[in-house]
Amino acid sequence: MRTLREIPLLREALDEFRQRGQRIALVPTMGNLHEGHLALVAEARRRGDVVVATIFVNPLQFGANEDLDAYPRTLADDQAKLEAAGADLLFAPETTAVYPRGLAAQTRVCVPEVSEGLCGGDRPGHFDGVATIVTMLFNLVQPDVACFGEKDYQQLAVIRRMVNDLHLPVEIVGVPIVRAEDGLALSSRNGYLDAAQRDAAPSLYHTLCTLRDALEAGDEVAPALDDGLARLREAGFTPDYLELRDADLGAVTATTRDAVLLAAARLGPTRLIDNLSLTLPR
Ligand SMILES: Nc1ncnc2c1ncn2[C@@H]1O[C@H](COP(=O)(O)OP(=O)(O)OP(=O)(O)O)[C@@H](O)[C@H]1O
Ligand SMILES: CC(C)(CO)[C@@H](O)C(=O)[O-]
Ligand code: BAL
Repeated sequence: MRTLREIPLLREALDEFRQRGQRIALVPTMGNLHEGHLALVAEARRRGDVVVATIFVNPLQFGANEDLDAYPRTLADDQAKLEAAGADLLFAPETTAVYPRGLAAQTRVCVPEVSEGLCGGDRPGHFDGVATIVTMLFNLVQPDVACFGEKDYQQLAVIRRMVNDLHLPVEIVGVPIVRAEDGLALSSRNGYLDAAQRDAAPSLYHTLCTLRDALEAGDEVAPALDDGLARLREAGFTPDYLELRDADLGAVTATTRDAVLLAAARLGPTRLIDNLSLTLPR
């Protein structure tokens, strides 16, 4: 696996793949790779002839008080994991290569409605930053297919809408959430948790499971969500949101069947997200 840090070198390498008629599958990440990322690489290998992974901690999607500086940067470990997982090329640019004019001057892509509320409510501008860098990566790599995790459910919805609205010629594939044995969704930010917080963290998933069972059994939504929030607080979380939406992130109505529970909650300074799909009864 080759690692490239410069855009011209990336373009050259991609030209070679294209001249050979190879189907390119893209896996965008921020690095500090775990089994969740490697599931994306495995799916990309099934979908394409060559897998291009990217590692870039994108400053445009971080708020002023967020963890941009603290975000774990583990390039050597990540390279070894990607190599073992069968990625063909890693693009890991410097910030100045991606944003040569700085962030203030950067053209932005914004995806209204689907970016609002949930994580977009707690992290203003976050999904503009995501949509912008993902558009840029699509333009640089011109992949046939790109894989994203369902853990970042709203992000996946934003990217699907953007691709649809802008007629971008890339197939978007969602990959199911990979969890630790105790149910905690794998996430780079889990590394911020101390031992006691790590013990408490699976309660986020278990709360979603309890709620899903209650809602699928026909419980009323508002009291069930209140109960879920109370469970999260009991487990030591400070919830940012706990919501039931339809599968496209619209409001749930009397006719909604395919729905999703989404939560973001903090354990100390660490913000965890998770979601669980369910079928509402008739
Ligand atoms: N547990 C997981 N299962 C499946 N996909 C995942 C999982 N964790 C992350 N991903 C996906 O990997 C891609 C890169 O995500 P990212 O590098 O931000 O990792 P992360 O572990 O989610 O980090 P963070 O803690 O910053 O949210 C995204 O498409 C994301 O949805
Ligand atoms: C898609 C992404 C790589 C864009 O920076 C990031 O938001 C992530 O890791 O999910
Ligand atoms: N995993 C989504 C990237 C972010 O939290 O900034």
